[in-house]
Amino acid sequence: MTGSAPSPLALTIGEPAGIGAEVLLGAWLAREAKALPTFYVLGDPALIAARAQRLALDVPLIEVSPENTAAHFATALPVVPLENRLADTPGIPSGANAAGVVEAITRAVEDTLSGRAAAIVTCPIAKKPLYDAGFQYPGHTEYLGHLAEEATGGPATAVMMLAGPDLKTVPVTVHQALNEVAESLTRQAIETTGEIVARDLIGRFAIPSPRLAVSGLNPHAGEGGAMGREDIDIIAPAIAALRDKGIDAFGPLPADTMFHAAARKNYDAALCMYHDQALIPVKTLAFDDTVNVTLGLPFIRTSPDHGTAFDIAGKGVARPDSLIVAIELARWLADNAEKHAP
Ligand SMILES: NC(=O)c1ccc[n+]([C@@H]2O[C@H](COP(=O)([O-])OP(=O)(O)OC[C@H]3O[C@@H](n4cnc5c(N)ncnc54)[C@H](O)[C@@H]3O)[C@@H](O)[C@H]2O)c1
Ligand SMILES: N[C@H](C(=O)O)[C@H](O)COP(=O)(O)O
Repeated sequence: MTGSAPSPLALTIGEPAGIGAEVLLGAWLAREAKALPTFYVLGDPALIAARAQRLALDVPLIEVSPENTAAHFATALPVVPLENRLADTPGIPSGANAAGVVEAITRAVEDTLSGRAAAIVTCPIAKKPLYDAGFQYPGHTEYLGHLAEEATGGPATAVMMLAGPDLKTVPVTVHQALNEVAESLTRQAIETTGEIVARDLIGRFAIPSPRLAVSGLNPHAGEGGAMGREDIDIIAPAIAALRDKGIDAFGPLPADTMFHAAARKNYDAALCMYHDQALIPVKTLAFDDTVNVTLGLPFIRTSPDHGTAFDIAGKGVARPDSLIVAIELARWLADNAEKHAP
């Protein structure tokens, strides 16, 4: 890509009944003020136009292919139309939109792997309407892992990281019911996740010697085994194995005290044992500035940290901030990857 304009970012429309379309419109409107990199949206132009009209936003749209995005980005929101149509029904999700929602993600991956896009930024999806329509992956993260495996023919472990200005957290078990977490937590899963996080913090985030704080599972990291043995039997051996591989991992730490300001200075990322243990601290500290980044894949994907926000969809109050930070981070990661490409 040296000497030519960088490929644009591919943004997906997400759940049509959520706030995806309006945060996309908000991000495009902020393009000059924030000096945002060029992007296009994989979506239904009719849905985006309808949402703009509903919110009285003056946003011209232009249908493009990824290759001619840059020529239009300054004057119109570039949209690459999907084959499947999407309805504008704020707050009312429907499985009828599932094909288009999934098509956008699949095509963003194709565009990125072929070099037409530099990275993927996804708007939030609601998982239940997709499940109802037969989608078999818990969320983007797992589906992106599947697409990576299809594309490369090899195994891919997609790892979720929530990255905020002062805290990065990673859940080892992800979209899993709490009553299944302890049983599914394995030493191997912690080790593999830790290795991917360490590798990508070095390779993608330019942190040369990452420090990983590893949480316990139980109250007070098990209180010496009195409040559960997973901390001793599973997590501690995984940390020892990571350290044997030269990774600066430490713990298991009691999860209730590892996120305060002074504690956060001791590590670059926190490896947590389940979804809410990882996501509550980072979303609480910086809901508007945190980004969901997928590690471990042969392409870059970011996403805002918020969800579909059905309660405010179509009301014009959704903040585009997290999407804007996700766009900025995707560009930074893509530029970094290019700089360090062999
Ligand atoms: N990346 C993703 O695809 C993603 C991420 C998180 C949640 N989700 C999905 O979103 C759905 C709803 O999840 P939820 O209710 O737990 O979380 P949510 O983030 O959608 O909403 C939580 C609260 O924050 C508010 N909020 C969210 N984004 C906002 C914004 N940009 N500006 C202003 N206020 C905002 C909402 O109005 C709501 O009160 C679920 O189906 C969940 O699976 C998807
Ligand atoms: N667990 C994520 C969160 O709450 O922010 C969210 O479900 C998105 O996950 P995917 O990126 O895998 O869809």
